[in-house]
Amino acid sequence: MNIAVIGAGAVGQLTASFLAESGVSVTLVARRLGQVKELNAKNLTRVNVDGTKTVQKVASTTKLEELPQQDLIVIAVKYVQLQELYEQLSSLSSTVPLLFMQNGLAHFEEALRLPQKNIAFCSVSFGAQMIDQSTVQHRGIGPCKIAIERGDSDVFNKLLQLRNSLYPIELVANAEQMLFEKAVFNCLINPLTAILQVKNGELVTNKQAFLLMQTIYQELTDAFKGIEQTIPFFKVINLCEKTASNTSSMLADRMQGRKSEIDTIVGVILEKALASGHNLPTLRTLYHQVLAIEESGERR
Ligand SMILES: NC(=O)C1=CN([C@@H]2O[C@H](COP(=O)(O)OP(=O)(O)OC[C@H]3O[C@@H](n4cnc5c(N)ncnc54)[C@H](OP(=O)(O)O)[C@@H]3O)[C@@H](O)[C@H]2O)C=CC1
Ligand SMILES: CC(C)(CO)C(=O)C(=O)O
Repeated sequence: MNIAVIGAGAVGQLTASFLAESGVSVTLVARRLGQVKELNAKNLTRVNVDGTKTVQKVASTTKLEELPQQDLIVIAVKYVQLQELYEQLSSLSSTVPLLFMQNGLAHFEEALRLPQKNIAFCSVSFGAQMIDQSTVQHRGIGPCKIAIERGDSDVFNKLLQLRNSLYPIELVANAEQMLFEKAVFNCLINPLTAILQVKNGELVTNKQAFLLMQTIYQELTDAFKGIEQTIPFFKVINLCEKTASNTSSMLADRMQGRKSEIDTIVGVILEKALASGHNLPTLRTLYHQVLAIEESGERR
């Protein structure tokens, strides 16, 4: 099977590494020639959760359009970076299946405007952090849930067969619901970690951070009736603990002075809550704090 992974960042490298380990012929599509050279020269190293290292040979290129037809294209760039990719994706064959790996909800409708017949979304609950251009650290094992929104399930069933206990893959039924539920987890973890500049685990061990997380949970469960059934608070604690040493993707954005995914994660959830008259004051405050940090241009 040939799979191209667009975006050689934390999630792209981790996914590429596990796919290559399962025998898939993987091409990582990066946008910087320097990174492609480094990946080709050094191969791709994964630092596992137990500290061991796994090195995989993957191909790397900047030229997506020059690749032969792939069995699957995985899109592992951030939401903000998707905007400049859509045009390129729309010029690819309409028969190539696409799998979107972004957190948040805003890309759902956008991706479905693409001409491809087979489109799926993914929600991942592992931790991943880039160490350098060709090394990724796996910081917490968690499921990779895939929901097919359009087209058939052939290629995704093949992915299920590749399952590795360190990178468990499962198929779920409803893409929008899956993305919504993941966005709720991210609302509880990402803005707090980014503002406080703490790793995920500290949201549980720091009493004040924990209190804030509980307050936001209360706001979310008041606004979205019944979500405490699918997302009981202990699952939020579990996710923080499993990814305790991870720098959340939003904190990673802050550390690198990049625009975060605050709008596609928190912004969309705030809008949905407001539609039923819920203002979520604590979460809204965090939303504006993250935007204020970005506007201040720190570290740029
Ligand atoms: N990291 C984590 O633990 C988790 C992340 N996620 C989600 O996964 C998604 C990806 O996040 P993450 O991997 O952390 O982000 P990263 O910033 O680490 O990776 C994104 C990568 O995409 C590359 N890129 C951007 N535009 C293009 C393009 N046009 N062509 C090729 N490559 C491109 C970037 O390159 P460059 O370096 O040149 O900018 C970067 O290497 C996000 O939606 C995030 O919220 C979900 C769960 C966990
Ligand atoms: C799973 C988690 C919380 C891992 O940090 C994540 O989704 C992120 O960082 O965006």
